[in-house]
Amino acid sequence: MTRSSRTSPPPGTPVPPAQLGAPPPGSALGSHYSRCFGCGSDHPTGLHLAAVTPDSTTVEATFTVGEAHQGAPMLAHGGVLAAAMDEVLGMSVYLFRKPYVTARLETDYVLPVPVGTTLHLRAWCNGITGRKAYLEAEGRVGAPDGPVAVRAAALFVEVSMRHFAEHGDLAAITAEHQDYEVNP
Ligand SMILES: CCCCCCCC(=O)SCCNC(=O)CCNC(=O)[C@H](O)C(C)(C)COP(=O)(O)OP(=O)(O)OC[C@H]1O[C@@H](n2cnc3c(N)ncnc32)[C@H](O)[C@@H]1OP(=O)(O)O
Repeated sequence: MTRSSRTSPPPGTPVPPAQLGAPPPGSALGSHYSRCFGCGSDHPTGLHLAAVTPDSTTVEATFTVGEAHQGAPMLAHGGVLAAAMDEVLGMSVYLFRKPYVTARLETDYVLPVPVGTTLHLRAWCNGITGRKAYLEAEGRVGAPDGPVAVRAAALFVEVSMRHFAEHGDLAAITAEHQDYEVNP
């Protein structure tokens, strides 16, 4: 992965262990918001990503590229692929039991991805320091050990739930998340 310094953890940044309260190994991960474009089951044209965590710190998901995801004829749109990567990255940092938002997302497009391809996505954390989480993801064609089509590196920044209250619709999120307090 060609990563910039902004998505590379400073030397010595620790990789956090599984957190108390994280889903146990092998768990399916639910959607964080039912109308999320990436994972929401109620989003009419979303990606509907369903993920599992094999070890409470990383995330695996599959995404089958459909006709709605085209950029060039019968080829996946790069922005849609970036959205899929953003989603699994977000799911993986969410395992650390704090609210984070994407601050920077870098993507390498390695192979063209035809409509009908199933990408096997995997995301993991390379380190957390202060509010900054350094994450990486890859999407492989057809199988977990298939050729890499997409790679991503990201910086996520921890926010308080007030971020969502001030800028979005907090009530819609808290209706689905009794596990976060707005004013902890
Ligand atoms: C429970 C519900 C979960 C819902 C999950 C939903 C997730 C999403 O939808 S993400 C959507 C897309 N992302 C966004 O909308 C984020 C928009 N950006 C922002 O709100 C702000 O810029 C935000 C929060 C990232 C950072 O702002 P702020 O809190 O003021 O922190 P700020 O001091 O600027 O930055 C914190 C640190 O991150 C660094 N940083 C911030 N942005 C970047 C960036 N783009 N590149 C590199 N470094 C950055 C800063 O340099 C700073 O580093 P240091 O602490 O070493 O000085």
